[in-house]
Amino acid sequence: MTRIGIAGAGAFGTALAVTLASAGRPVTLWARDPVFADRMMQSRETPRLPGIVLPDPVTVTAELDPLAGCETVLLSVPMQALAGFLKGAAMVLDARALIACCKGVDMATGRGPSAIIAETCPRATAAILTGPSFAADIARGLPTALTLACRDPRRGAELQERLSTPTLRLYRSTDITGAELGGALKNIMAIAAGIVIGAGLGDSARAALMTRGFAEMQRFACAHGAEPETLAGLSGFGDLVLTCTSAQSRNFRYGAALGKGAWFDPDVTVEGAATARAVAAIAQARGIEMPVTQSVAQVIDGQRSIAEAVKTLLSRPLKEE
Ligand SMILES: NC(=O)C1=CN([C@@H]2O[C@H](COP(=O)(O)OP(=O)(O)OC[C@H]3O[C@@H](n4cnc5c(N)ncnc54)[C@H](O)[C@@H]3O)[C@@H](O)[C@H]2O)C=CC1
Ligand SMILES: O=C(CO)COP(=O)(O)O
Repeated sequence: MTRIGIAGAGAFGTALAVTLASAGRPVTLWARDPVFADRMMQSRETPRLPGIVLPDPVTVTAELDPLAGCETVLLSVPMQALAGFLKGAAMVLDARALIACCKGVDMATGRGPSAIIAETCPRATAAILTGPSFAADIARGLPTALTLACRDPRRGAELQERLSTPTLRLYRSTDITGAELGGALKNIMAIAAGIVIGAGLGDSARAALMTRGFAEMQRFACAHGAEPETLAGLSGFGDLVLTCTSAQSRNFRYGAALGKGAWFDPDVTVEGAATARAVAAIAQARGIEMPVTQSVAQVIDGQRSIAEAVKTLLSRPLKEE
């Protein structure tokens, strides 16, 4: 059985390791901190996923070399760390199938994961695994369906086969741009939905925001060459619904804290914050209308209060839907 590599032993990388190993695939899970990796290897546990036990086929290591023995490597480091990680690991990872599981847009370059893979590991096959999937659910063996996007349909079909498990049902797509932008943009909308709920604006306002946010996601993604059908699928609409409606989402919880004026732990991974800034800048430069994204970026950066942002959104010129 081909060994699968996973780079990034946070909540999601570990959850994927658990589900793949439970389905009988041997997994090498790379963590950047040797002490953490050693402790996880011995204890078979991680504080990121309380109550979950690592199955035997998972090997945890802080050495990059073992990943060279894996033809397929899932990348589950946070988006803003992806370029730096791949630059350092390119010698080991180039020419492999690299499947990005991170959701976002790189602030420094405005690029998504597939462009970063292409730049740092030019001989690799880039793919995206994305869709509605909380790490805790995946690790507990609860079922979900995800999108596996790869430009090469033959390689995509191979990866779909290799990474599907009895509880993870993967649908294939060749629209890598649509898949990665759906996952990136829905996090911005989840922050906005959290703000709406945290500020006490109500469920009707959240539904309206999700709908207009989805229109915004489609506008941005299609301007970048995505297919509208991809945005309407698991990687876009599916994940938008999940993260805008569940307090399991860190993006939603962060937004809710902003809405309430409450403190939020800065060590928690909230991908939508950096992505809102990156997307707002691109949208402005390219003249793409993104009022929700602009408002989220301004609220996060303290340039606008929530009351002002809501007033601005509601006082935009009346138009057709
Ligand atoms: N947690 C979830 O439910 C899901 C997460 N994702 C995505 O997976 C990605 C990772 O998220 P999580 O695992 O949840 O985050 P996490 O915060 O639980 O873990 C992030 C991991 O990356 C490591 N890391 C941080 N900076 C690094 C660097 N510079 N180099 C190497 N490793 C570094 C950390 O040590 C940590 O182990 C994010 O893009 C997220 O959107 C996708 C689907 C579900
Ligand atoms: O992307 C996710 C679920 O599909 C996880 O969302 P959060 O990063 O907001 O927790």
